[in-house]
This record gives sequence, C-alpha cells and structure tokens, in this order.
Amino acid sequence: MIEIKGLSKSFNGRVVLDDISANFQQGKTNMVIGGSGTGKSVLLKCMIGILVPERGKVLYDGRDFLKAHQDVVKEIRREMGVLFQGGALFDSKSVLENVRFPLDTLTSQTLEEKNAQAMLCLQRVGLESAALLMPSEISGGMKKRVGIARAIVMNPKYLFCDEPNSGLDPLTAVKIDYLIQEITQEYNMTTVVISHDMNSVMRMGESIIFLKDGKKIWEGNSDTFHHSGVPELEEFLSTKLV
Ligand SMILES: Nc1ncnc2c1ncn2[C@@H]1O[C@H](COP(=O)(O)OP(=O)(O)OP(=O)(O)O)[C@@H](O)[C@H]1O
Repeated sequence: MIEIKGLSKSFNGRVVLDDISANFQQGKTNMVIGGSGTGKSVLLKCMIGILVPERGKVLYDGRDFLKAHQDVVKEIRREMGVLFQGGALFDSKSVLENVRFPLDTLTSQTLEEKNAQAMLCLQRVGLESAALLMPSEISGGMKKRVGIARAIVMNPKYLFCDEPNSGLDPLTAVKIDYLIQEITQEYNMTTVVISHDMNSVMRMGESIIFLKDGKKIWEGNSDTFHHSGVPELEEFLSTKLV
C-alpha cells in the first residue's frame, strides 16, 4: 500500500497540490482523475521522487520515502515501475533493448539473464515477435505495451501510469486498460493510474480520487462516482458527457 499524507506543492508561490491525503491499495488499480492542470502529474512526480513536496509524507508500505535513509530510498525506487505518457521509448534502441534497459542500469545480471527476463515481459504483453523491431516500426498501442513490459521488468511492487491511454484508438485503449488491470492482479502490485478518460475510469476504477485545483474533492469507486452528490465532480462529469 502507498499512503500519502498532507502532500502540498507550490511553484513560485502558486499552490498546485493542497494538503492531499489518500491511500492506494495493493492489488488494485487506483485512479487519480481530474481536469487539465489540476495537479495529477505533479502528484505522481511527488510520489516517485521527481519533485519534492514542501509538506507531507509518502509512505511505501510504511517506509517514509521523503525521510528514509538513502539506501531505503534506493530500495523503494527499485520497486517502482513507471509507464510515462507516450511510452517514452528510446528511438535508437530496439524493443528488446528498451525493455532490458532497467536491468542494464540497475542490476549486474548477465546479458543472457537480462534478455530472458525482458523476453518474458514482452511475452506477457504479447509482443515477443516484435523484440528486434525499432520503436519507429511499431504502432502507438504496441509502444504502450513495450512501455508496460519495461515498467514491469524489475518485478515492481508499485506501478505508476501517467495517462496510459492518451493517443490510442478506443479499442486499443480498452486492451491497454485490461492489460494494466490484469498485470496489477497477477503481480499483486499497488498501481496508480492518472487519467481523464472516463471510459477508463469506469473500466478500471476500483478506487478513485478526484482532484480539482490541487485539492482532493472526492474519493470512491466507479460504482459511486456517478452519484457522488459532489457539485465539482458532477460538473467535471457533465463536461465529459458520460
Ligand atoms: N515544473 C513546474 N513549474 C511550474 N509549474 C508547474 C510545473 N509542473 C506543473 N506546473 C503547473 O502545475 C499545475 C498542475 O500541473 P499538472 O501537470 O499536475 O496537471 P495535470 O492535472 O496533470 O494536467 P494534464 O491532465 O493536462 O496533464 C499546472 O498549472 C502546471 O502549469
């Protein structure tokens, strides 16, 4: 489980995250939703250590990420897998080399071991036959799947996905959503997904927090979010026509 407590972040005096607390459960797809510019990506960056919040805590199974000893921080970082928006693949590396990259930089395994592990992950996302292709030779949906394979190659406990569906056609988006959900359950990971795609929220939203102007306005799940009675959420949903 990941717990965030009283997380706050400002840029040049402008508050972007305002005292946010939430729990993200193990084995679940935990979603962070909200309109553009409401602080979703900043929240994720504070959780994974790309940005430092002014106040608050991020606890990884009880370990205080912002205050822990360097060794513990390193350990937690190794337990994270991140699927960045757009996949963020290296254009000059093959699909296999992209998936292998975390193993190349963070482990002392042999090339054979690393290739075997990377191939297992490529198989898991149904792309073993694309291992030797370059990113320029594969579709957007395949790139996302390569990104997922890379995110799980270190067997993470925590998976973070920033808009995993952006730029995909609806059918491919559904497949990516289900893949993330299945992998979350299989690996029993704590998964955090940022999205403003309401179809995804309905499919994957076992646990949802809704942000507006840097504040957590509501939390619940896909069964309850259409009947929240919270004006800000209802207004947000009305703009999404769902
Ligand atoms: N490094 C930064 N410096 C200054 N302001 C920033 C920085 N990063 C984000 N912001 C601001 O923080 C606010 C929240 O941004 P954030 O990227 O978290 O939004 P978001 O909810 O993820 O939006 P979107 O769905 O459009 O990606 C925005 O107003 C953004 O301009």
